[in-house]
Amino acid sequence: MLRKFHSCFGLMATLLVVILAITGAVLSVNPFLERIQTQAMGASSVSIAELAGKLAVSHPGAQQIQRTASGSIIVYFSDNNQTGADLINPVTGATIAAYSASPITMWFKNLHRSFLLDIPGRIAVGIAAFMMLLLTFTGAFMLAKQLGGWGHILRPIQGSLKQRLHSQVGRLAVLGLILSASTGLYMSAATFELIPEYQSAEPAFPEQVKGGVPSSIDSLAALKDIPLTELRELVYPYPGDQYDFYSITTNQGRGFVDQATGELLSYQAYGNKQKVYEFIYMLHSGEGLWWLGLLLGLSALAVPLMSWTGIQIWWRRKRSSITIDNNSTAKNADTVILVGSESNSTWGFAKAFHDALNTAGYLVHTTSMNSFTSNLTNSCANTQRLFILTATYGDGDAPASASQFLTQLEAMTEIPTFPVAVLGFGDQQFPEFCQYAKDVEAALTAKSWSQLLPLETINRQSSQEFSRWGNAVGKALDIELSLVHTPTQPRCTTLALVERVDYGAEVNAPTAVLRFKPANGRDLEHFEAGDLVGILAPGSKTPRFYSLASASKDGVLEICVRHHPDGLCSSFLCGLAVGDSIEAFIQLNPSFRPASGKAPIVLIGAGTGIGPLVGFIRHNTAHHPIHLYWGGRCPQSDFLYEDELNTYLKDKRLTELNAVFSRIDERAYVQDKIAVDSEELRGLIEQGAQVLICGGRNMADSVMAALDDVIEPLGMDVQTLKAQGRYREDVYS
Ligand SMILES: Cc1cc2nc3c(=O)[nH]c(=O)nc-3n(C[C@H](O)[C@H](O)[C@H](O)COP(=O)(O)O)c2cc1C
Repeated sequence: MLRKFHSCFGLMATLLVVILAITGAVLSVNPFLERIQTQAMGASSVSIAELAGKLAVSHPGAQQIQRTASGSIIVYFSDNNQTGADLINPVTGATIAAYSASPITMWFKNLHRSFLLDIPGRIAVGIAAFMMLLLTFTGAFMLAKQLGGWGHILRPIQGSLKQRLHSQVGRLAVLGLILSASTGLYMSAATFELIPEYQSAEPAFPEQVKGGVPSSIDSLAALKDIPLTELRELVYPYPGDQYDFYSITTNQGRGFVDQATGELLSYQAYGNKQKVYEFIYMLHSGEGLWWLGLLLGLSALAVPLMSWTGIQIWWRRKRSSITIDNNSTAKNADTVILVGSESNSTWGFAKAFHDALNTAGYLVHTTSMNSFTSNLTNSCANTQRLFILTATYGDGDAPASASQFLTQLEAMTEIPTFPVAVLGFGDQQFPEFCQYAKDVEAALTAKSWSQLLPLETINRQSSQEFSRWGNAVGKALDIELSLVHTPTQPRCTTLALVERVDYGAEVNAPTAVLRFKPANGRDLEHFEAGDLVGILAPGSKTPRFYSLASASKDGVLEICVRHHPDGLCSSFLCGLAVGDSIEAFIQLNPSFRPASGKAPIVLIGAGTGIGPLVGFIRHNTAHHPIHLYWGGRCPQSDFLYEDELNTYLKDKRLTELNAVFSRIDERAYVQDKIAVDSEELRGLIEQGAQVLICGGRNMADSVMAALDDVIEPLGMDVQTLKAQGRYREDVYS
């Protein structure tokens, strides 16, 4: 719901909000520039009378003196019936330059205040400020939810590059945007007098002016009493009219000064409402608070970036949205499928399940988990079974379309008699694998809801695991149920092999490092080391995923492949000669990356697991401490990337290389080396190190056990590290 709202308002308001933000950012620089200018002139402690006295000599036709919030002094004058304005040095009273408001600044101001459209434009600006505020709040709530609550709002953000950019930039800019939008909204409301009487009354018009001979301005007592820093505006009396007076506006109020006696004829201090308005104006414009202006300007620059990434995220989601055909109503259906999904792939599985049940003669109603209501018993009068298919997001949390489910379930007092089966979709890379599905299962059990099948989980949208679950459902329903669903793969690109380096034939571990470039000569689409490439072997519809050892900025797509004699894809890849081509697509794997920051990184792998790890080291141009533990068979035969790793050691991209081998006299596996180095590793963990592991499942399990022993004296285990996002695996069986 929140996301729909956010996307909908975002799309509607993009243009207006982006114009407001860019013009706001441009204008925010002015107070800073003025500040530099006035700072250069030094501090002024003169009174208004003193400066006006100097101006009486240099500008005998002075009509008005203005002091801007940033401290610039402008004098408006008339000379031989010609009017002009000069910028004045407040300390010396000397003219700095002729003054005229910059037409570019004026244009930006008008665009910012009214989209150059007068009253209708001002209304649109008010609406845009409101939209901006709504978008900022809904975005912040969505992010808090995605990260597991407000307490975890500073956690590392996962997702695709665009999702991370959108959320990260939003997180940095949120306070600035809330301040800009809410103060802007207040000022719009004031413009349209929705805030009553925010401007204080004018001072009483002086009834009795003595009309004596005007005194020299530097002798007027009222002007002597007010420091120049308090001045906003001094308007001179009409020349030759002895009954006219000076009007003065200061930071505290407004008044009139007798030009003969120098007496303050009447004075009106600002009321609280005006003070509030002026304070809010200062917060919005940064005038008089240049540093805040710059911060707000920077936050505003986040808006175009977030609009661009937001539209792309929305479009990607829209493209992958799925329509369910023959969806029976909840009332008629004998089978209900509830779906919990964030980026729609679970809907694809639900559709396949829905269609298969329809074909088998069932009346099926498929809907989102949030549409489930606590009066389910009434709305599903004919329901005989319920299936819940749900993904997990954040740190084991509900996906968007299931966010209300557990609350609604909790509110149920009467539990239906039909049984339920839960199927969880997740990714074993995440510490809380399918945790939300597990929470749903636990909540159903706590409510004593009868079970049709025990909870099953699907890792990384595996078609095989889904099909196996289909067999189990078929058995429970006593029907033949064949579930075939391969999530739509992104469009493949043809890549040509440009280089291969072979290792390991002598130790029965034939392995090749393969480097590809697009066959059409174009640039590679964006990816980073640690992302995955899906490769379709000829004749196969099921992709095999390999971890990428390069980033697209390297200009090649590099993988490290071990040849398994029975492996269709590895045989195909290891049989390629330079010039041969493959069909491949990129799947992002944003959770498997070294964290930003200065904490050390411990990379652990064996065999081809070196691939992404070597990619991380290659891009460590900032020279963060990286310690590599890697296991092979024999240094003479399968020491993958040996030359590169030695180069990285020399140029400090790699801090320490621990390579161990299992087919030599001092045979060892990585877990053995970890045990030997336990003291050093403990120290690294104490410094906040992140551990990234890549390779086979058995190696990863042994490493986990060894690390548990290493960090036990710290009162920690690997689960603690996982929960802190400091232990990440990219593991294959
Ligand atoms: C930002 C993010 C966080 C995720 N968190 C988890 C998690 O904590 N546990 C898990 O098992 N899977 C997690 N996943 C994996 C998704 O549950 C999995 O890819 C699922 O198939 C996505 O389904 P959907 O496309 O229907 O949303 C996460 C994925 C992303 C992008």
